[in-house]
Amino acid sequence: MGNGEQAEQRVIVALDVPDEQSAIALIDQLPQVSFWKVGLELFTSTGPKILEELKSRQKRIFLDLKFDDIPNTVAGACRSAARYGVDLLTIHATAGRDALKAATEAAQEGAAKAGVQPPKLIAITLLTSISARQLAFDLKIPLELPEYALEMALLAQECGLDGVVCSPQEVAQLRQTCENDFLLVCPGVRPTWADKGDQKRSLTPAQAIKAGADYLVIGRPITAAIEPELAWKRISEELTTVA
Ligand SMILES: O=c1ccn([C@@H]2O[C@H](COP(=O)(O)O)[C@@H](O)[C@H]2O)c(=O)[nH]1
Repeated sequence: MGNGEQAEQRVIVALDVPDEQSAIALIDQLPQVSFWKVGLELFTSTGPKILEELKSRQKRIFLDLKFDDIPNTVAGACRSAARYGVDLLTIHATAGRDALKAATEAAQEGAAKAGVQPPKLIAITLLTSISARQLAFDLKIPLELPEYALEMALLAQECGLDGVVCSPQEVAQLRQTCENDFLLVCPGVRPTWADKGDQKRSLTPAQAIKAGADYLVIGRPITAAIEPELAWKRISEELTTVA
């Protein structure tokens, strides 16, 4: 995974829609998209059925359920999720060292038991919707935001995870510090023509790739566009300038 791929294969489109019918309509409307993210909204609505739909179309899957619980519980969740044969799976780094280690082992066990490839387990460093001000004043974290994101990434690396989810604004620093094969997956990506919405720490697709992201996660700029195919095409064209 990562840098060897063509630029547009490094875009994961977030399928944040309320039901299976809307999801399938988007998947069929965007046949060029090879990697889809199923998150809390859609998975809570459809359960694993949507994963089967994506697999039947030979799509890669990022199952973004952002587990955050005690070690025994996240391990159980990762063991179960790994059986679906998804490509990427998320846990919050804030679950802590014991939970991250337990999750890593459990994901391997679940996949082995089901006879599928284990998912790459990646940790959320700090949600891209959180600003430096919110980190300090609401979450009461006494570190500068880039330092906090780096500490979370290093914790994930020490615990044997495959990578992290980070904002494009921190990806260059993480790329320099983390191992070369440590995956850096960036949501919060916004072309200049798209609304930022609730994303606080964004860069454009080209800037994020140049800064060292392996994958970009892009949802609403494509899925909520009046013409999703055109939005996808504009992003793909932007990325050919940096590939
Ligand atoms: O820190 C994070 C972690 C995950 N996400 C998810 O990525 C997409 C982004 O969607 P947009 O519509 O492009 O904002 C969404 O599914 C989030 O749950 C994130 O944004 N930030």
